[in-house]
Amino acid sequence: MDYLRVAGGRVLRPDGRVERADVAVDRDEGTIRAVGAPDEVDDAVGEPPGEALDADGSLVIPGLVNAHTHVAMTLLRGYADDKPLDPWLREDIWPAEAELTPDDIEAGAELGVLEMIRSGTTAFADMYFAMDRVADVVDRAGLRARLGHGVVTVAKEDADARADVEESLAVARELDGAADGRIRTAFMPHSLTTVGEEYLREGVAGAREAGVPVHLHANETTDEVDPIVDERGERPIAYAESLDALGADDFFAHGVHVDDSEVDRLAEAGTAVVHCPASNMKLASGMAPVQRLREAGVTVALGTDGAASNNDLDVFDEMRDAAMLGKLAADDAAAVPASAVVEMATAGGADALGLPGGRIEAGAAADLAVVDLDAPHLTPVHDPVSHLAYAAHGSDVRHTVCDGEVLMRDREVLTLDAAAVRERAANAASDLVERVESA
Ligand SMILES: N[C@@H](CCSC[C@H]1O[C@@H](n2cnc3c(=O)[nH]cnc32)[C@H](O)[C@@H]1O)C(=O)O
Ligand SMILES: [Zn+2]
Repeated sequence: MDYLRVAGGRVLRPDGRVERADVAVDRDEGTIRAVGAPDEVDDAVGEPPGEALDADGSLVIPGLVNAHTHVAMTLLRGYADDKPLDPWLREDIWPAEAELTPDDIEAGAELGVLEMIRSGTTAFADMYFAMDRVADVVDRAGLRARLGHGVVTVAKEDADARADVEESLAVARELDGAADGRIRTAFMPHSLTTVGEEYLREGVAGAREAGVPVHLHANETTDEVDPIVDERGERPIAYAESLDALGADDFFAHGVHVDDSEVDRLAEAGTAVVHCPASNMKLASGMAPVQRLREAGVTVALGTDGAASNNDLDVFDEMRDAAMLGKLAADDAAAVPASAVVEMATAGGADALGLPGGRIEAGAAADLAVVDLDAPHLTPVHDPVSHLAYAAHGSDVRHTVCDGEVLMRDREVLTLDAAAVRERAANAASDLVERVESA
């Protein structure tokens, strides 16, 4: 067996305990072979490692999961801020996206993936376009992803709208299982208001036929909920259910304005919610009832959303924001504790996306991050889980491993040329803005 040993650290186990342990990773299988005291791991493996990662003074955690983003939007980071969702999309973001080329999307995806590997994220869900380019980046960079082509049909001719739905289904069929199975796909209509009913019906039926889940933005703002209630006399989650889009493998971004009946419906259906606290605060969309969703038994994951509404892809920030906002929303300092946000960013994310990972235990996918605790802002260590939620940053990650491969070692990303990626993305972004201004 070709094996990698993560040695000398403290390990966050699935039950939330943190224990001094080594981790043996089977690189051929991409799975965790053994977790335990060094001599236990020696006994379990019976041979010396091919490679070791030093985790001394560090915390070994499951690779973080960014369960909702638009990764190539890194090119629009800081391009348009301080506006609510609808005018932000219509006045700034969509006109800029109209000028994006596949090469731009590849450059933006490389930048976003670089940022995610550096901050300990090993899996993400992406809704965008030119997804073959995003898949190529994921393949080269070594992480896992659930990818889908985002469909918008408002203001489109019928033929164009149909073609957009078809494109999303074709992408879902063709890319599923790519990158040695690290890439899975979904049908991704943008939202229940930006895609017309007949296109939603057609697309969801196609998704069921293809056996891929549905991912969309749901109940993000009141501006999005109200027209559905006015026109249909039912709440968005009931509408989604009537479209057959409320399945156990489906996952919805945001879920900010969900009422009690919708929370119950989500829980019964097993549809996961991806909470995006930074985006919800920045666009002033509202406060998701995260405590209530979790109490009802809904799988809750965390997402950064795109870098234009965050403005970074650091899931550590998202954990902190989720805990803070969750307390404010529940008017209860005990709501959404550190352990909850850590679970949401790891196992919750993997479960929502239906991807392996999220747990450090024998047999699980070898997706992990090693967080350096040797820093002033992480001293003293009363409770490492508290630090993950409240004090650590993505830049505290030393090593990142996905599917048994080391993607970053001692803060150096091995699968991408960081300087070249940054330069390419910066150039693509400035050329893009020039095109938008002269369009
Ligand atoms: N095929 C579509 C692309 C949709 S991709 C998904 C879209 O979601 C947009 N987006 C980013 N963040 C958010 C958000 O928070 N809520 C809703 N949409 C968002 C993003 O800018 C992108 O246009 C088209 O041709 O326009
Ligand atoms: Zn989004």
